[in-house]
Amino acid sequence: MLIRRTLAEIAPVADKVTSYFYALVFTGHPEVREMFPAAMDVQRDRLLKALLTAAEHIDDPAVLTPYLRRLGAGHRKYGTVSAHYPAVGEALIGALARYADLTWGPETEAAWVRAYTAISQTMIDAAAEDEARAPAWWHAEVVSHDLRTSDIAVLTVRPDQPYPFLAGQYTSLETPWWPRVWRHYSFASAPRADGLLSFHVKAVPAGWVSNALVRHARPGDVLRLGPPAGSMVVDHSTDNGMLCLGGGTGIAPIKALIEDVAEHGERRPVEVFFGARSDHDLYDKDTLLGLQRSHPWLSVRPVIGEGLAGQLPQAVGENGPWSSYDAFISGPPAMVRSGVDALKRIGIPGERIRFDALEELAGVAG
Ligand SMILES: NC(=O)C1=CN([C@@H]2O[C@H](COP(=O)(O)OP(=O)(O)OC[C@H]3O[C@@H](n4cnc5c(N)ncnc54)[C@H](O)[C@@H]3O)[C@@H](O)[C@H]2O)C=CC1
Repeated sequence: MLIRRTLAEIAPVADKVTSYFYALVFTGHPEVREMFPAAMDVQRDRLLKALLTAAEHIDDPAVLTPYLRRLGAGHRKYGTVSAHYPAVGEALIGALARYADLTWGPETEAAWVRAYTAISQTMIDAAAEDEARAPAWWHAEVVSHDLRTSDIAVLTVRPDQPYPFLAGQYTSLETPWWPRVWRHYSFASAPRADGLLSFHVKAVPAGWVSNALVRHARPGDVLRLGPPAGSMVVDHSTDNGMLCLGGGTGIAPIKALIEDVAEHGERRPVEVFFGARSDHDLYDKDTLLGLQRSHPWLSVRPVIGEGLAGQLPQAVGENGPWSSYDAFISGPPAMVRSGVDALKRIGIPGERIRFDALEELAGVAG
């Protein structure tokens, strides 16, 4: 209750709270500054946002604990150690005390100290457990770079040690050109016998990491990868049909899901809708149509135009019925949001629709 009151009070001045929070962290502990990227644009919102998200769910351990455990393990790649947590806690309390002056008092402060102690302990414990079974990060050498359109590249990398993951998951990735700037990319293939990993990357305006990967990366360059994350994976305990929507490079994890089903020798129907703004953007159409030729249970339908989700009720409605299907959706965040609504409207229950929890991505792996 006290926590919620503080959160409501600071919401309108979140920007100021964020600036002050980082100022406190960096002036109190200058050595921590070098763990953050030189330019703080995206990162700027992440740490505080993740903490506030966690505080908001402090009474809901079923949601909070898995979130914090992923957050704690995901922080190992930044070089975070348990000694850093008190510094962040002091800055959090300092920033809240300054900007939540209406609700702040000894009781509110005590509630925040309790919440932060619980949050940080869960993260520290998860990081320690993760340390026993996985490296903090993997180095991965680029082994091929295939420019499919003027702005989309397919990159294949070789990790320096085995990288276990599930088809449909994503990783966080750092390039040598933007140190400490991490971005998420889905694996474009199911795990392979040769251990190689591939990603589909589109150079978007102001997308520093994506531009570097498309325009500068060459075989021999070495990237860093964080741990795998994401729950958009195939449930092999059922043989439900799968309805998959992939928008733009969001088709990458869908391709991984198809390979996963094929490798399991399953004969469940897999129906893929591949959305793109124009024919030119259907950069992976040939691969998908090739898969369709080899697998009678697979059907791939390109949907061209603005608003894949807008056209879906019609495109999907002409086929179906879908009530016995599991759905998978991946692509631009706005497409995922409207796609989920469209899928619910055609009768697929929310619990059978899988997608990456976009709001949480900022905190999951950084
Ligand atoms: N696991 C995931 O969810 C993954 C997500 N992505 C994301 O996918 C995006 C791909 O970008 P691009 O290839 O440039 O896609 P894009 O902007 O070319 O759009 C792809 C498709 O989504 C539709 N679309 C776009 N905005 C929409 C909206 N507001 N409402 C409904 N439909 C919409 C387009 O009509 C098109 O069919 C990136 O944001 C990337 O981060 C990429 C890989 C995996």
